Amino acid sequence: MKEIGIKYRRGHRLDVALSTNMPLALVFLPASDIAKYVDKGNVDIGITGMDIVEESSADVNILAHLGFGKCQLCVQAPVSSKIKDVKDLSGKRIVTSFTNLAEKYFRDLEGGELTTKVSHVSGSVEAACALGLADGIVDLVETGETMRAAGLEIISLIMDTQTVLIGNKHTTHQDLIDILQTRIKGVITAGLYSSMEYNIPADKLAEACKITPGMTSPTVAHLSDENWLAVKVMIKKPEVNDIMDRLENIGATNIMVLEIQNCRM
Ligand SMILES: Nc1ncnc2c1ncn2[C@@H]1O[C@H](COP(=O)(O)OP(=O)(O)OP(=O)(O)O)[C@@H](O)[C@H]1O
Ligand SMILES: O=P(O)(O)OC[C@H]1O[C@H](OP(=O)(O)OP(=O)(O)O)[C@H](O)[C@@H]1O
Ligand SMILES: [Mg+2]
Repeated sequence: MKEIGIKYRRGHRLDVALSTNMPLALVFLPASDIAKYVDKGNVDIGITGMDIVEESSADVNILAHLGFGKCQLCVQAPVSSKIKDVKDLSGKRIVTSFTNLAEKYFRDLEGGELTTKVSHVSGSVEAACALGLADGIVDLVETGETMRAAGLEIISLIMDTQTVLIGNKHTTHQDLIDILQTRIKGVITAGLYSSMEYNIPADKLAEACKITPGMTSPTVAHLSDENWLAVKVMIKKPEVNDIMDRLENIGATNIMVLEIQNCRM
């Protein structure tokens, strides 16, 4: 909210906060209800997991994939059960917070008729097998730490998910949604890239541009020493060190990497 320039004041124990600088109100809802509100309620735009959009069958526009909250919805079973094939769980007891997705998955697996007993718990799903409530579970896996700690393993993948920006299909505030969508995308993109500047001998420019082609094309400026040029480009953050090594190897100097706070591409 801060990065996209929305200021707001949230009163103690209030879930609705009025923005002090834009014509909007922020609503803080439980993660699992957000998609439903954006679909059916008077909420124009929301941030939630794609898993929740699918679980609640929300009919919303997916405005952007935000690149965080990445995890996988998986069928899991106790390592000790020796279950290796998801078909071995068919007809058995599954516990999950994602009953709709789990039922759909097992119904498809069973060719249309659901014999697997899917029941709901709202959290700490991994405890269900050890406590005798389930033969397998359907839950999210990110690092796998929770799963391993509970003595479980992945039997099959239901879906990859990440945080998405969603929009109400019948909004009467499309102009404002467009502004917010553009601002959010700008901040997300800025987080994926760094700005890089370096000096390069003029005869090495072509080689350097192959290493750092930039988004459109590199900005090249002259130094007062005519044998040297200065280059400025955007590069993907995970590639920063590799690119610095390669540039240094061809003779680049004064290589500097700067954070980008915000951008519009
Ligand atoms: N370990 C994780 N890694 C990445 N994303 C996750 C992880 N756990 C949950 N998410 C994402 O966040 C969403 C909300 O998770 P969850 O319902 O557990 O919310 P919560 O805010 O932790 O609520 P609660 O306090 O009730 O557990 C999930 O549907 C999923 O999209
Ligand atoms: O693979 P990991 O990195 O261990 O993350 C996965 C865990 O994170 C989520 O739980 P959360 O912490 O939200 O607890 P809850 O489900 O009980 O709310 C999810 O339900 C898994 O239990
Ligand atoms: Mg949780």
